[in-house]
Amino acid sequence: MSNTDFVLAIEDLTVSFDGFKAVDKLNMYIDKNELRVVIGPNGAGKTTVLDLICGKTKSTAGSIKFKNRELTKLSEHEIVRAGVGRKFQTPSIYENLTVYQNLEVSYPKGRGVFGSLFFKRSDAVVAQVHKIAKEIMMEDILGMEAALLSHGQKQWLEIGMLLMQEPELLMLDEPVAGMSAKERDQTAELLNRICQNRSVIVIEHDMEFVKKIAHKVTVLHQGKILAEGAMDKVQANEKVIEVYLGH
Ligand SMILES: Nc1ncnc2c1ncn2[C@@H]1O[C@H](COP(=O)(O)OP(=O)(O)OP(=O)(O)O)[C@@H](O)[C@H]1O
Repeated sequence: MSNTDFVLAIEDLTVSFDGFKAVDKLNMYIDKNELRVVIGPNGAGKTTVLDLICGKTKSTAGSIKFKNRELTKLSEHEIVRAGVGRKFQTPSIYENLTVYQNLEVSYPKGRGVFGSLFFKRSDAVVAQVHKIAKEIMMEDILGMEAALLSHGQKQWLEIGMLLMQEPELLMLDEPVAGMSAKERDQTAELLNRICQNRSVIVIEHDMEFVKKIAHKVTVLHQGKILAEGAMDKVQANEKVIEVYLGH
């Protein structure tokens, strides 16, 4: 398989903050429809890798190819338009809008909150809202104000808002932080569903959750890959136990 067959091919990626290499000559390859989980101790560089992919942080050296297109030269907006979605830890939903409206304003052709509330709803938008609402288990509460949702539902709504743009790569930073056990299980099912037609990268510390979702796990340590592969192999790796799992 050549590198051009991967959805995402990261090669020799390095970022240096005042001489400190937070990410150091990283190579990582993500397949189509793969759900990859990135784990590792605090400060390992996990969030920085996602920041580099989505263009929030600019690399010092190396390459990030998404469907063979170099991302390191693109702006954050261009990267979103290329098909890369990123969810941060704190949800950025519109609390005073309904679930429906939150999804509707996220439709790519919408023109921001105020413009989109008044635009003529095309059938395509309505269909897309219902399709995504079903996917995020919110079809029955489309009329509910987002402020009234549970913490877990707010996280799912934000995932739904990203799905409205049909990204081919979706990146999530600790999606189950603060969720109940039931919400964690439902989120695992949700992620297993959504990676059926896109690639997903998740940063996560909850190993029970990682086991339920990961196709492959990448362990980062000091900006480099310490281990990579199936969860059971990674869990049994002595170096991984020493720097991360044993703590
Ligand atoms: N913009 C920045 N300027 C300077 N240093 C930074 C910057 N961003 C990240 N770092 C440093 O890079 C290192 C990696 O941070 P990062 O947030 O990527 O780690 P992480 O693996 O996501 O950790 P955590 O699990 O705690 O979220 C840390 O030492 C951090 O202080």
